[in-house]
Amino acid sequence: MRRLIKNGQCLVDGHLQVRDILIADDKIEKIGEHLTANVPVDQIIDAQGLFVSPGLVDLHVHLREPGQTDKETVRMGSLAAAHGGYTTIAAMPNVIPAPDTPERLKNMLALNQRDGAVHVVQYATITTDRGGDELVDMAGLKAAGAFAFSNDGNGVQTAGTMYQAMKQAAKLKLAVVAHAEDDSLTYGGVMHEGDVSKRLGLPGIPSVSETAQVARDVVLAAATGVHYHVCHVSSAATVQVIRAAKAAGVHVTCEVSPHHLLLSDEAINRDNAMLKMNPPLGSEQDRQALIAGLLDGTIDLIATDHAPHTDAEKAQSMLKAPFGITGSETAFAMLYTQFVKTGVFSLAQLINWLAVQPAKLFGLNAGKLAEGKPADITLFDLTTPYKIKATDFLSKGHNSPFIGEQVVGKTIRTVVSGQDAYVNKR
Ligand SMILES: NC(=O)N[C@@H](CC(=O)O)C(=O)O
Ligand SMILES: [Zn+2]
Repeated sequence: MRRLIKNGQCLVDGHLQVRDILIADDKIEKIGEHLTANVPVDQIIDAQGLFVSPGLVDLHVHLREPGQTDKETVRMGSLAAAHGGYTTIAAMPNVIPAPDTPERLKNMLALNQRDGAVHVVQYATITTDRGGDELVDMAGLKAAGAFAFSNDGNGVQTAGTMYQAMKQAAKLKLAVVAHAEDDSLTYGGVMHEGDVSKRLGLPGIPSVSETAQVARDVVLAAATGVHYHVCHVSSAATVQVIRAAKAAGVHVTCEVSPHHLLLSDEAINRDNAMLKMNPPLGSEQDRQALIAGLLDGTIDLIATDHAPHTDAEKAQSMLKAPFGITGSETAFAMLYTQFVKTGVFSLAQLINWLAVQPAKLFGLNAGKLAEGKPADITLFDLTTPYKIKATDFLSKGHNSPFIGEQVVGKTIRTVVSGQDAYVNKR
């Protein structure tokens, strides 16, 4: 099967230039100007006026299967990713049962393979059932196909457990991917502790709950030599700890989520669970530090933390609703509109953080448009405005604070291994 994507705008040395891309089966065969295939093509895709991007790579999604299919499924979560322009996603292990044994992991890999509309790689847990201090069989899980180790949803509470996990993971050359949260510093809070939480009378989460654990972990990472990756960094102080650790030569990388870049706690003007996530939205000063951290290279990449929940759960008060918002279907358009259109980021920087870096830092064969590479390609319309609507989401979750936003950056087509995973029917 040969397909030719004609006249699209590709990033070449950081600038948009017209290129044609010839796909043969699941690979990119050729990229060039005015390509005319010397063998017949099965389909010509007109990409005139569209941005042709490497398929985006999301290192942090929650697919909820097995165990919570009322919130999301592998099928719908991966279709949502395709709708957002993602062609590779990494699924977090806070499912029921958690992938904490090689057998459970293998079952999940089979499910991801069967139902995934995009490439789905799978995190295994660090400890049994993502809690306590009993380490999983890391070697067995690596052999079974684990992408990396994470207890996401919870921090690893004991330094000794994290230290042993890092030693093992370093030997196996797999990353430890940390949700950093010290439970003794969260005080049952539901939003960032600061002026806004005080004004609203809602219990606050001090941001030291994140920073203290990252500070502990960079010391352990230095001692073990592991690749330590910090999930959803949310505070200025955490950025500073990571900046210092990088300067000291520690193998630490980190991600920031779109919502922490786009919103601060000042957006919370009432009890609204659509703005409840973990870690919580920080202060405006935190938000500015996250943007600066990306721009100076302290923060390596952007990952959505797509965390679907049911409408009923998120209709509750912030005191009761679960933490988490969806992100796969809004990330590119929101970030493009808020940061690239306004000149804060260049398009090349945004694609670097959404595709190139996540693939590169985790050794995925993705994130790049080049001859011989997998045909994982996304076509975006960067000019036609549209409104984000819950009825357009393919995710089972509608818990997005960005519903109603007027944006540009609509996904027109997402190609995974040469096949359409999403096509906009405009
Ligand atoms: N981020 C969230 O608020 N929630 C995530 C867990 C997580 O990523 O920590 C979830 O699974 O719902
Ligand atoms: Zn998390």
